[in-house]
Amino acid sequence: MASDSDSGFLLELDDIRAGYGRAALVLRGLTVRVPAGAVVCLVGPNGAGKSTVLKVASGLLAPRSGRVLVDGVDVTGRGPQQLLAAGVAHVLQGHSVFREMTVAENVLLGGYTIKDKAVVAERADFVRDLFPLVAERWTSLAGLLSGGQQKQVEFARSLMVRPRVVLLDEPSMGLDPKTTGVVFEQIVRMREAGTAVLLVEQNARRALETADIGCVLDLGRVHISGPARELLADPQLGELYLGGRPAQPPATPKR
Ligand SMILES: Nc1ncnc2c1ncn2[C@@H]1O[C@H](COP(=O)(O)OP(=O)(O)OP(=O)(O)O)[C@@H](O)[C@H]1O
Repeated sequence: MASDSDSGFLLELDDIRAGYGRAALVLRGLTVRVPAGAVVCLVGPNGAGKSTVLKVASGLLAPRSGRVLVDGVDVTGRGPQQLLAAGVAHVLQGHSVFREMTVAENVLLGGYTIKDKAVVAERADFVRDLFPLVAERWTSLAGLLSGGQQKQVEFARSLMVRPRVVLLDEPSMGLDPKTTGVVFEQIVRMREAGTAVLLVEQNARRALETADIGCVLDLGRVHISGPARELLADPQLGELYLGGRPAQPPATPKR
């Protein structure tokens, strides 16, 4: 694996065109860049292609054209296992814990490719430190945990392979506002532990409050990107995507 690329970006999706089968393209020349150790958030309307971006980044969907780079290494066309080995972990939308297994068994599954037992034990200690809830409920059946707690188990499992970047697809889906707050705190902890995050969220305002960089997707491209705080402060963006109010009445269209 090469060290950080000259561009300074850990993950780069460059001019990606991608879609499903014979249907029209979903991504039409999309470029997203994730710096090492940063949280980048994708927001945009339903069906804009946010989840599709994550599928391309983790190798679940091969792009028709464009390039995927990890640490400056071209990994375009590689599958999910190879992308995981390159340092890209994907936490899918919805809940993916095995309910009949314990928290420990669920988390340790994330390290099943690691042969060295000492490394597995060291990684398990690391994720238990990072997510105290996971340590507290280590021997509980995962199915007994709440939705937000199960999300933390999924985060912990994804970190077992020490990924460079974690792709999070709608981590707050189905969670109440308080639990959503806890999940976002855990995302901040992941960043503090040195893991970059590419985040897709319906809860755009909350996500931008956590992220370093925001990207607004529209019509299969990044429409606007920049420091998340600036996007949050943009009244037009607030009205369009963040459920806010315009700073001034909308202009009357010219005839
Ligand atoms: N497996 C699939 N097969 C065919 N079409 C798909 C598939 N997955 C997604 N699509 C289509 O691709 C488009 C983009 O979907 P995607 O899930 O990436 O959007 P999104 O921005 O994440 O939407 P949402 O916010 O509703 O989750 C949609 O028109 C969707 O119907």
